[in-house]
Amino acid sequence: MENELHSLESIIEKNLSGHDLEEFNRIYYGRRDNLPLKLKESSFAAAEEGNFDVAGYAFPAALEHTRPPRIVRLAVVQHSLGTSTDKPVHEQRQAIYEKVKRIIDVAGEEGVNILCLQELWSLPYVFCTREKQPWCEFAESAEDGPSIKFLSELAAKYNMVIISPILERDESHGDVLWNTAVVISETGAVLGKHRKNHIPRVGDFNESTYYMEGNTGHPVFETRYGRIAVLICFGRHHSLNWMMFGNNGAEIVFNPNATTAAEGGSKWMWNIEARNAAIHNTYFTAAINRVGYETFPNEFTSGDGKPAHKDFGLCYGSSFFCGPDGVRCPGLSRVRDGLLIAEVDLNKNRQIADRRCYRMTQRLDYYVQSLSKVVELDYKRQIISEFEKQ
Ligand SMILES: NC(=O)NCCC(=O)O
Repeated sequence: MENELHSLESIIEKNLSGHDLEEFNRIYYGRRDNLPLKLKESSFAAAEEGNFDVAGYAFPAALEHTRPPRIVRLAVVQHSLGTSTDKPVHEQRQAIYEKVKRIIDVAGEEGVNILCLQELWSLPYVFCTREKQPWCEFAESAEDGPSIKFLSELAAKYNMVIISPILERDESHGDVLWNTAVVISETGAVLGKHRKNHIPRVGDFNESTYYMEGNTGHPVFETRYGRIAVLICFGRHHSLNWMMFGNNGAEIVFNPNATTAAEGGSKWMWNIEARNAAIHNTYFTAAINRVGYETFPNEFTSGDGKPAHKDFGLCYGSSFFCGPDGVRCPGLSRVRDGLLIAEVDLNKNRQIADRRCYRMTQRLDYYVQSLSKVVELDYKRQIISEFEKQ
């Protein structure tokens, strides 16, 4: 990892200052000042001891006459594995829990209201291998599996809604597996779950060997702190997927990922997709990525001509928040564990919707008509050509 770039932000900090830095911030992030939050000294001390980064930024809104501000503290966590993948399943899981607990404790002390973990946080990204044993043993109940029990306690302790993206085993329906995000309310009770809508079939992202596309639609969870949704990883390439969570009233969409810079991954798309979605749908988004290298005991291939290998490549972290106006904060590191906090005023969503009118000017009825034709077997594309009669 020594040769890996720490973050895009580290290049900027090293090379820009004063007016140039302000101009960069204004043009790239959307504002001159990133509005860093003043976090507690104890948080930085805990982060140093736990070997992770901690940062926070504010996303304020204008004061309104008729509604009080709706200030909510959000957080995302990116973390590497706790130990090597040749250890017994329960040992690997326990090592991850220990890492994550340290990070959530800091979030709790900072008064975070809603926290989201990375995709499949409680296990290695085993899906590249296509092996079933022992990896399927990481699967667990979305009601009372070990990860849910572990997080429920922390949720209740800190009055924090926690989103837990896990490998689910559905014991009521033939023990099948799903890629699922469980929403745990601040009471510690499970509020509900959402199963990943779009499953990757590219590069080493061999998830389709394990589970199918989800069957839970586009649920929005009404929590004490705001209406939230979870759009899991690969579904971020599908703009209608983002749109449906907005149609169902999401104020914040969390997007937990496991992605690398390799074929099928997303390095150059990363900074765009969750940001674009925030703009199109006038809501807050949080992009969260796994971080670190993950290697496996046996070599694997993925039918892409690459030599057999044991490593999945670098999951490059870089988690970030974006507001409904497209203004984003600096991201976390590409190589280190981290906790990123955003203090947002949810009133911003309606203020931007009123100003920009993207919701009002969308033509859903028009697209519904067109799309209903597109899916017909005898559909003829609307191409006007001087060469060929349609
Ligand atoms: N986990 C997952 O869906 N990864 C897909 C890779 C990507 O599209 O970023």
